[in-house]
Amino acid sequence: MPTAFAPQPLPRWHRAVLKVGSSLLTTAEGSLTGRHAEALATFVARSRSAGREIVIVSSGAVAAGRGLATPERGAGLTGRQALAALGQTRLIALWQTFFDAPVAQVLLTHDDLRNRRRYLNARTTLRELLSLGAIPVINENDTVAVDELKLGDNDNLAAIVAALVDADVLFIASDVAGLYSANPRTDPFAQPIDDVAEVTDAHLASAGGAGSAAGTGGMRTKLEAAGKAAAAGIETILFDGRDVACIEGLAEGTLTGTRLRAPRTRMAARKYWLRHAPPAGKITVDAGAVDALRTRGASLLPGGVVAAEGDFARGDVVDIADEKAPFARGIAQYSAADVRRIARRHTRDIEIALGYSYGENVVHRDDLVALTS
Ligand SMILES: Nc1ncnc2c1ncn2[C@@H]1O[C@H](COP(=O)(O)OP(=O)(O)O)[C@@H](O)[C@H]1O
Ligand SMILES: N[C@@H](CCC(=O)OP(=O)(O)O)C(=O)O
Repeated sequence: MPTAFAPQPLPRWHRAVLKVGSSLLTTAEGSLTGRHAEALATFVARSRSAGREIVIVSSGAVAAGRGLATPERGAGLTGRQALAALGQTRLIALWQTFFDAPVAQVLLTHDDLRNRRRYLNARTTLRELLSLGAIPVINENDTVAVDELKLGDNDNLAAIVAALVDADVLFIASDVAGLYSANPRTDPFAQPIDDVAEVTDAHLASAGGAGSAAGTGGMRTKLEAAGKAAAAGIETILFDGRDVACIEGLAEGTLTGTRLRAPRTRMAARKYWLRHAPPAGKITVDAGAVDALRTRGASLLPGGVVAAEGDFARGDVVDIADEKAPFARGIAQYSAADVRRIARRHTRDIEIALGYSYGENVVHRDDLVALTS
């Protein structure tokens, strides 16, 4: 039997993504179970009571669907897509039983995350759901995703979502205590690895496939996910979602599992990226907006915009300038043409001016970096 993980302090966090694997939501017979979800939901509820925000990425739709269909159904891709549609409602209903707060279903495909407009829309909606106090429960939209477009495993989906919502940490709950030097199911000498400074090829080589019929990617996809999260400055925590004491420890700030660090902090990764992204245009703002952005860390609202130069699209990186020079850089929520139409207007007039609205911010403060101190 491999040796155990040593408890260590959990890094501080405010916003997290919690990925709950198929292995935890599926019985040995392959149907949906809430057996392990309850303790995880308690962790979510306790974290929320402490003022934190959590987005859940939950697998289990196909298994839930399997429990509803006859055994011979569900073979092949089309079968699995139908099972996912059948099971997804059960999955969401299961999560809702644990929470007083409303659960919001969000289904994403690879296309939604590759297409910048849809990526931004998903981000805006998730931010809105969090500010409404809802608990988003995300899954891949298996019903429409065909094989070549599938993310496939929810570990990678969770890492993309963590970057999308600007999480501080990605929690991956699975049926294993953490990362071992080899697959602990097959290697009795596998050693626990508590702390990983950076995911390397050697780690990837030691990671095996799924541990159960329900699981999809095994440890390999969890390490891939940790690498993606790290590139965005987000740490990943691997822990055993069946171990109630371990989950209670997390709520109290102690980790018994694996911490995979990010070489840069989230803000540093973001700032680095923004500072080095070529700007597609320039938004000039008035003195009030300069003050709000520089000293109060506020978002840029249309009222403070004087002019927009260039032909940037929604989602492009733009310079933000006072009357003399650029002093910040950020991601535009509106295209150049739209910014020109809403410049100097009150936030509530955006929809009147454009006929639609992507929210009150021209540039959200999370998407802003100062160019001078
Ligand atoms: N080096 C390793 N360390 C830990 N677990 C590993 C390793 N290599 C393979 N695994 C397997 O990965 C499994 C977890 O992945 P998976 O079955 O896909 O679960 P999930 O559905 O939670 O994503 C474990 O049960 C374990 O058997
Ligand atoms: N989207 C699929 C789950 C994909 C999957 O199995 O992921 P994983 O939890 O990584 O094993 C479902 O809901 O059944």
